[in-house]
Amino acid sequence: MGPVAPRILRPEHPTPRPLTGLVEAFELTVEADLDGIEVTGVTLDSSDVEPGDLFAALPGARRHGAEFAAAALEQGAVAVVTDPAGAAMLETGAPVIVLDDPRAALGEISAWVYRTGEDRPRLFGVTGTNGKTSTSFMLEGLLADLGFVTGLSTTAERHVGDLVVTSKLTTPEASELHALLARMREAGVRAAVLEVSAQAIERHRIDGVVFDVVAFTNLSHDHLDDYGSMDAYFDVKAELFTPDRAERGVVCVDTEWGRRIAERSRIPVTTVTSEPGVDADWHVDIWEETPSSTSFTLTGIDGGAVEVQIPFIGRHMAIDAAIAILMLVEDGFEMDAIAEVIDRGMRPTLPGRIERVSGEEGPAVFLDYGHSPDAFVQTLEALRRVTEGRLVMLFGADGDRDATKRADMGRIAAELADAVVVTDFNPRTEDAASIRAQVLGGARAAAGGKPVIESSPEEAAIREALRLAGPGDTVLWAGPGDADYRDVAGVREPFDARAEARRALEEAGWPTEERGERPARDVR
Ligand SMILES: CC(=O)N[C@H]1[C@@H](OP(=O)(O)OP(=O)(O)OC[C@H]2O[C@@H](n3ccc(=O)[nH]c3=O)[C@H](O)[C@@H]2O)O[C@H](CO)[C@@H](O)[C@@H]1O[C@H](C)C(=O)N[C@@H](C)C(=O)N[C@H](CCC(=O)O)C(=O)O
Ligand SMILES: Nc1ncnc2c1ncn2[C@@H]1O[C@H](COP(=O)(O)OP(=O)(O)OP(=O)(O)O)[C@@H](O)[C@H]1O
Repeated sequence: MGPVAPRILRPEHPTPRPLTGLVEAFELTVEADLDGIEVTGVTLDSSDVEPGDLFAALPGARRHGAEFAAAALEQGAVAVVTDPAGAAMLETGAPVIVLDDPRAALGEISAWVYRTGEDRPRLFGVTGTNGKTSTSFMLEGLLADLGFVTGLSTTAERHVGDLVVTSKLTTPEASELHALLARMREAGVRAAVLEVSAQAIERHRIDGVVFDVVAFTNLSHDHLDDYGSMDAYFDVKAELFTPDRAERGVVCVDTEWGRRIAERSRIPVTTVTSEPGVDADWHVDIWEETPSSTSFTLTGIDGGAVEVQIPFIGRHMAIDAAIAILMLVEDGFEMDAIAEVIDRGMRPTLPGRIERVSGEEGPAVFLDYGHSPDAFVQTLEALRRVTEGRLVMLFGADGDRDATKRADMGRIAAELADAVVVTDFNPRTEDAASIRAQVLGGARAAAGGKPVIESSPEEAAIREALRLAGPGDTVLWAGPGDADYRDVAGVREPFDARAEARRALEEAGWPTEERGERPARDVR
């Protein structure tokens, strides 16, 4: 099997634009003859160059993109945009546009090249530490049920109508985002939902886009390696709620962070909560939780109400669904029209988020993408409420990512589950055993007499977890979700945790639940 390579979607029939037009539009100075040069695309990655591209040679943490400019030109790039340091590294006869901060201009330039300011789909953006993918999939599902050809950009997948590809980053780089929007326009997409990470806001990935409606799910401990403090992390997220970024917003005020977003927002926002004592425009009241669904009423202060059943477990999933519904309301949809499609049954695909892989007999086994302390709390509490027997938690902490959350993840697992198996999860360039030791430290300190077992690799760990579980028990494997790879020593190798869990279940003599393929979609 070869390496795992996510695909980048671009327009299939781009309209060439003269480079002179770009230079005029942005009042740039270029010392080269630009006559006859036409641009059809933009990329910042030399492995993604197509003939006619403008290659953005950007400074990075590891390399300078200018190191790859010669290769990009050889593959057909027609010009380079870079910073002064990059320009000093270049020896080329091709036109070079020099900007002090080319990353900050990339969104606008890409929007110009791909003409994404014109005739674009309705745009919905979802931010927050957890729940972005879940909310985005549920919103896309509702939009499709309302009759729209939809687009989606998440950590898991990008969709253009029926075409589905896997993603590399949660939010694509600006050049890729505008190419995706142009592809959506070609495909007749009328509404698109995009996950917006903090890194995307800060690193100019969503520049050149103004969302019709944005939403904030929550903020909890994650990414402190990038931001240093929760306040700094919050400040980046809050920027999405400004007129340059969006028209209107929906904010979940279950947490203090949400209340602060609502207060600080410079665009009109509507608020929603699942906490009974909290003031908000909309309330979520859960009235039934089963091993396969959650039912709730969403009630507005003006008296409007809708009853909703989602095919997912947990209060967190109910809040994600409520946010998706309210994003439609904020965009002007009538609640009656939304209620009608909800009544027909919400059946969004949601890969790897609290996804059951086991059958009716034997232990229930769920795969979940959660990889932060709050995600663990939400998922374990939800599963506890629908589990008669014991709850076994299998997980690892990812390498080259916020190490300060590892012991906490161990502690939460030991406190909320009955048995814990600590394994590996994308160690990347770190030593896997030392990551496990940090997680085990937190788990063992909180475990009391509960079993805490170390098991590596993941293939052995899921079998270990199943040995601890029987009928009536639940095994939660948190971390990999729907990912089709694992990153070991900086190399992505194919790994499908859902398939591995099914194999382990079958070996143990238990039936599994195959999710139906999605025949209507072109999955690549
Ligand atoms: C911190 C960060 O976001 N880094 C991203 C950034 O890296 P960088 O700017 O430091 O780039 P670099 O590797 O030094 O290379 C410099 C330049 O040379 C180019 N290059 C490099 C090699 C080559 O062969 N050819 C080439 O053209 C690169 O495209 C880049 O423009 O640009 C790269 C190219 O797009 C990204 O792959 C890389 O994401 C890294 C892998 C990453 O893991 N980012 C994470 C932190 C991230 O963004 N996560 C959020 C989601 C978080 C969440 O909510 O969970 C996301 O939106 O995905
Ligand atoms: N509203 C929520 N509050 C807290 N945790 C949640 C919420 N929704 C989902 N989660 C948990 O977070 C995990 C990740 O969910 P999801 O993929 O939807 O979030 P995300 O924000 O897209 O994550 P990432 O940024 O890492 O892609 C879920 O598997 C679940 O464990």
